[in-house]
Amino acid sequence: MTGSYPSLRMRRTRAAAWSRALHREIVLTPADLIWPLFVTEGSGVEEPVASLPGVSRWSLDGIAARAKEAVDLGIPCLALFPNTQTDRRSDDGAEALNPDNLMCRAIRAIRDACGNDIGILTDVALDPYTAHGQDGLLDGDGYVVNDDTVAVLVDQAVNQAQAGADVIAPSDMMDGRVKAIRMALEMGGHHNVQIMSYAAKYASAFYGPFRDAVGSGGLLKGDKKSYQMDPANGDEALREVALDLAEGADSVMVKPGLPYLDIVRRVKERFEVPVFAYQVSGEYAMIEAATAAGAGDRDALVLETLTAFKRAGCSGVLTYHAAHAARLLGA
Ligand SMILES: NCc1[nH]cc(CCC(=O)O)c1CC(=O)O
Ligand SMILES: [Mg+2]
Repeated sequence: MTGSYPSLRMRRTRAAAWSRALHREIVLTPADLIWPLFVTEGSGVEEPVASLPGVSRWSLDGIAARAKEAVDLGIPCLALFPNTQTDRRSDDGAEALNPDNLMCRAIRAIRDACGNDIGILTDVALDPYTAHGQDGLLDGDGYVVNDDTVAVLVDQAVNQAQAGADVIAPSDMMDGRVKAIRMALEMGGHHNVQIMSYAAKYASAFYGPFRDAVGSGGLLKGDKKSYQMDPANGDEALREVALDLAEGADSVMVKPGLPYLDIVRRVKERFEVPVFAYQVSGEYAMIEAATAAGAGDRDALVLETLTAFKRAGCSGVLTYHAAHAARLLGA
């Protein structure tokens, strides 16, 4: 009679809180979180992002304060995104290579405030610096060219590493950029600077609020479908991941998050490498909108979604709810 009702009752182990705790398969902790932060010029500046209620752009002093907060909360890593002033944007995104650009100054401000107590992940792509809002260089037809863009991304990555970045995260989806960046980092002596590649990044409708936050939304014409992946494709994600690993990625990312947990799981099972996911701006906004509409409970939605990422196979999650979640978990 073992193995079937009534000798086996699945509800038995769920009946008491102590038993649920004992049988829990995975446990979410603040160490599973990466906190994306938006940086802006000035001092003492906090600019709320309208489409991301609860998220602000911070000037360097605010960024340093957020970094200290993250250390206190047990969050191991920050991801930085600059809102580059319009007059510093250009068609070639040259500001990305400026050793004193907003990103590099933010890296140094965090290092001054926190030493090596926190990891600093920096996004590599040209969209926060281009006047057209695309992630790379355009040819005469408006096509984002691959190899010339990679050459610039390499210099951008080295610029970030020289400023003190710990993890280079190329989010551009150009072919071959991981290998080129890895080689340049080695040549520059940055042997321990990691690469977390946005390996399977989809052309998603969930990025809208992010583009507002970095100021590229209003500039962007057209879409990013000639380099970001078609949401219909899963096998292709595995090929992208295989290439980035072969090129030297230390870890890979799937983006967006919740609608793509099947990809996370397939990547984890196939490659057995550290996999991260980005719960992107539109996903954050959905949780906030549901909360505001009385259609859901923020705290429960945050913890359930983050737990689902970990269950799917993620080593960690980039989420705008990181500080809030860490507070809930620490309580
Ligand atoms: N290369 C830019 C980049 N890096 C991270 C995101 C999206 C993050 C989010 O929506 O939270 C984007 C937007 C895009 O590709 O248009
Ligand atoms: Mg690729």
